[in-house]
Amino acid sequence: MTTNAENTVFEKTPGWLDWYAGPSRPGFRLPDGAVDAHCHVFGPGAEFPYAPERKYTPCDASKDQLFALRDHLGFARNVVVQATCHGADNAAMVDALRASGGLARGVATLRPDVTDAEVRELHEAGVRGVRFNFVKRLVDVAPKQYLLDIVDKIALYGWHVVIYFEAPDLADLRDFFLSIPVPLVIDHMGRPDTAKDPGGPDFETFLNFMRARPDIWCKVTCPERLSVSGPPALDGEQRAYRDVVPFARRVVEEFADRVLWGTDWPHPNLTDHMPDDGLLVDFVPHIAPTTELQRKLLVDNPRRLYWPDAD
Ligand SMILES: O=C(O)c1cc(C(=O)O)oc(=O)c1
Repeated sequence: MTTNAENTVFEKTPGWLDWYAGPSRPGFRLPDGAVDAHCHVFGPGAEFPYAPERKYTPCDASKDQLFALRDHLGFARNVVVQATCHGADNAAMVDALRASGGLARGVATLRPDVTDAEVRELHEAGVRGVRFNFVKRLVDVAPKQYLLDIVDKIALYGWHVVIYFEAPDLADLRDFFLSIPVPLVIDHMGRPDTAKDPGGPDFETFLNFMRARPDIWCKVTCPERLSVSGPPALDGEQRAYRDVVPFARRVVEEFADRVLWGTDWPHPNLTDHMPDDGLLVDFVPHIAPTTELQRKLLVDNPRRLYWPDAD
């Protein structure tokens, strides 16, 4: 439980799983300059209250705790994605970017009435993308024109749109996505049903979407969400989430220059188990088996998208 200055009390959603304290040190040594390209901060609620319209109330997960995890796992940088529990109030995410000394970039949630001055301020803080969410348990999905009006506000800044959707919704959303005139970044591999065949028609629909434009990127993240048969990344398990591997490998091998990886710490809304983030890092070489693929996934690609001017 946590309170802020107005004495608002935040009580976690019943059954909430807190992030894993004391993660192991990965056996896989991340390449120099590796980027955790999908992670979040939650609050702390007493300083950055959770949004009234949120669908869940998390445990706190502060920027300092995120940076400590970055250093422990061996990442150099972070991309902090606005979590839905903060709605369109980007203050906690921006505070993390500003405190990072240039080592974090961000993805914001915006409303169409955002002003140019506000977008410019976010850009200066390190925001490089806006997130559109189509997962109904997380948000009330916004109308398409509402989203296109946001694109008009950000296009000038060279930002991309991060899209979070579930596989069964892709058929309906595909044309809309392809009408968005800026690069697209897909969250969590478009959430395939990993009980199905990775060579079957459903995943082929996803791969065809990736093939439709050369500026569609994919985060091959969240095996802990996508896995049906595990085993979980706990207790030293080195072969975690085996059922997800063939899906992610197909994406990494075909689209080596436009895949990204991140921890998804602090892992909102998991209900089965909370993974050991050190063991999650050990998952990476299973989906990117060569040093070249690992360098692209963890260093070159996120650098090109988020730090194009860095040396
Ligand atoms: O699947 C989820 O529950 C989830 C939620 C959020 C968020 O609430 O922002 O972000 C994610 O990347 C994943």
